[in-house]
Amino acid sequence: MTDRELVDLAFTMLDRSYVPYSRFPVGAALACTDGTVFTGCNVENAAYGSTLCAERTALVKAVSEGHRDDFERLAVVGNSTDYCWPCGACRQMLYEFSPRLTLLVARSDRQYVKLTLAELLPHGFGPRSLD
Ligand SMILES: O=c1ccn([C@H]2C[C@H](O)[C@@H](CO)O2)c(=O)[nH]1
Ligand SMILES: [Zn+2]
Repeated sequence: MTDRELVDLAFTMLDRSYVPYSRFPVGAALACTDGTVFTGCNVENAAYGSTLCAERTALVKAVSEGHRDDFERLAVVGNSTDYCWPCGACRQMLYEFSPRLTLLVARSDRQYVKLTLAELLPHGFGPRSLD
């Protein structure tokens, strides 16, 4: 799947977002090196802090299906004019499994920027930090 296709797939997930509180849908699509793709959307909760972001939805789907060290690219998209930058919690959880992950971060006009997780989370705290 091309970068463009991964971003467009993430856009299809905006319709699945459950966002009665923020009205801010986010979509994600995580590609593994074997070509498997896991999608995600944000799922909010009346207890606001229990909300799950789109990126973490995709990540947890992948890990729970046996993927772990093979994440290649993650598309994150939103309906806003600014790029839909992953929040700190998502950056941290992605870093656990994939410090060298490539991200495709899009805005509502479907333009996207391509960058690495290391750029978004320099000097991250990960499993090796516990050695
Ligand atoms: O990295 C992020 C940041 C925010 N959101 C969601 C959470 C919430 O439902 C809405 C507004 O914060 O956007 C994500 O899905 N991913
Ligand atoms: Zn997040």
